[in-house]
Amino acid sequence: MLSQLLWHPAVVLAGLFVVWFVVSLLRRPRLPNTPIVGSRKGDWFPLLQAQCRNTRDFKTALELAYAEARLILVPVAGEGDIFILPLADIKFITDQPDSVLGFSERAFEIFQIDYTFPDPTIPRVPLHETLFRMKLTPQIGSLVPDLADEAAWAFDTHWGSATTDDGWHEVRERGQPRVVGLPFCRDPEQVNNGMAFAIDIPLTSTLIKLVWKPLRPLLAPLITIPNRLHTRRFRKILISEIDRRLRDYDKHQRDPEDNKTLAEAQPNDSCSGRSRKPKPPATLTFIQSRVSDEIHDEIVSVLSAHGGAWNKRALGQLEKLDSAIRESARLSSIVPIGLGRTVVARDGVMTPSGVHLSRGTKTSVAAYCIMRDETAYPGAETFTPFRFSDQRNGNSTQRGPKTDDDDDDDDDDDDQKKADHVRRARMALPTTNPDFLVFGYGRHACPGRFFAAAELKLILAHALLSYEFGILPRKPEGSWVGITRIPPLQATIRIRKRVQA
Ligand code: HEM
Repeated sequence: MLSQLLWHPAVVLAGLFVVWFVVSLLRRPRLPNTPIVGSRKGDWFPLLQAQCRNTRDFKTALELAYAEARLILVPVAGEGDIFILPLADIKFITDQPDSVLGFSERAFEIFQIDYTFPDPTIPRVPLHETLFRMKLTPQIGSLVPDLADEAAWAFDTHWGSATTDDGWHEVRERGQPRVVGLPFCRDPEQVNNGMAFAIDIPLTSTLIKLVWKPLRPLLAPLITIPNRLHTRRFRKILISEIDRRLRDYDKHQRDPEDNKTLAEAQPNDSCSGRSRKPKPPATLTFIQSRVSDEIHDEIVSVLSAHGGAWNKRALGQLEKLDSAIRESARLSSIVPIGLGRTVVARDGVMTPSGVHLSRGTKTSVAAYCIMRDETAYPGAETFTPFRFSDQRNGNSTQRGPKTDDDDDDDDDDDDQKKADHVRRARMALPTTNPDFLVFGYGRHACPGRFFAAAELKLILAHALLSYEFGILPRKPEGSWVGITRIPPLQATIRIRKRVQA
């Protein structure tokens, strides 16, 4: 009788629940005694109630955390207990080795990679990171003509009749993955599958994080059905091309004189490790409210100085465009917290303010607030497109102004030149610093940022050269969902074909 009762499904489930509860309590990082954003005096369950409040209004939670200027706990549904470190501790975070503050451990948690990636072993081996750093970035120069070509094609295709007649048109921004080279990058099925997978990851990882942990292994495979479908379809199209290239490559190995075969087997794209048709992540928000003749004139003058064709040097000279994109990213970055890490050191780690964080603790910084701090960015809430180009050229009273030392001594001239060079580089779009966290900072700063910067400039240069943008009465607002800022996806922009002077 007793054994029958013990094996009753309800008793077994209850037993499993107790075991899970005890194990998770034991495994949960011990929380240091820090203030909790969102908890109120008299709360019965401070962490839980704070979690509900912070999830409903994460922007306010983050602002409160930042204002404290010290280590503070911000519990959020789905994300757990996040410790926000103050701006002053950024160097401490980036100085820690991966064996103390783990980058990939946190990335796996944020994107639930074990479930959302059909093959999680791929992101576990950090090959892609080396590939972007060592292969992609040094080749940006040779990719520029193809990227420019692809940007033009993408606009002509997706903005349809706006590219042929002279009237005003309402269009939606679009981003299209261009990763596999021609003709695949223009295959609508390939493009749709690639885009769908990029959306699957944040969407399904958010859903999975809302599922009670012990049930995840059961429910995640159902939630991620779209991920697997899109990858399978993408892979099917790609495999045939890879097979063909491998065959051609083998043929060339057997007959090294046959250079034509090699060129065909190794076109300039990512299948060959030489990316050709990459993703143009369109972000056109700033030009819809600020159609800038100044940027247009800069583009025209730089392009004509380079004989009408884009190259890496020409892109480097688009200082105003570069500045406007950097400023737009500063204000509109979709990731409000940055430098996400997990404490992985067995004995935990001691923060500069003397708080001990035990193994498993999640840390971040309030990137949204840092990039809106008046100390670094006077008039921080206002979109100031030439904020960074003015600083580059010493026309600004902001941080990093040009020195007025006009000494004509040779050494001083050299020093001045070096200082000028450093100051200019510090203001360029892909440059990271503790005040500009769009691409992260330190050893894990985004290795794709130089490529992304070149691509964005080519896209926007083409857009501004080819179209006029109607001014909207006000900037379309995005929204906050938990810790993510969602851009105004349904917003449209008014465009008309530019009449060439
Ligand atoms: C506007 C576009 C992009 C933005 C805003 C962006 C932003 C970021 C951020 C914030 C991080 C984390 C850095 C940290 O925590 O310190 C990151 C990491 C990373 N990004 Fe990007 N990224 C962009 C484009 C790209 C592109 C085009 C690629 C590849 C071609 C890429 C590849 C990576 C990789 C591999 C990492 C992980 C680096 C590591 O493991 O150390 N990103 N990115």
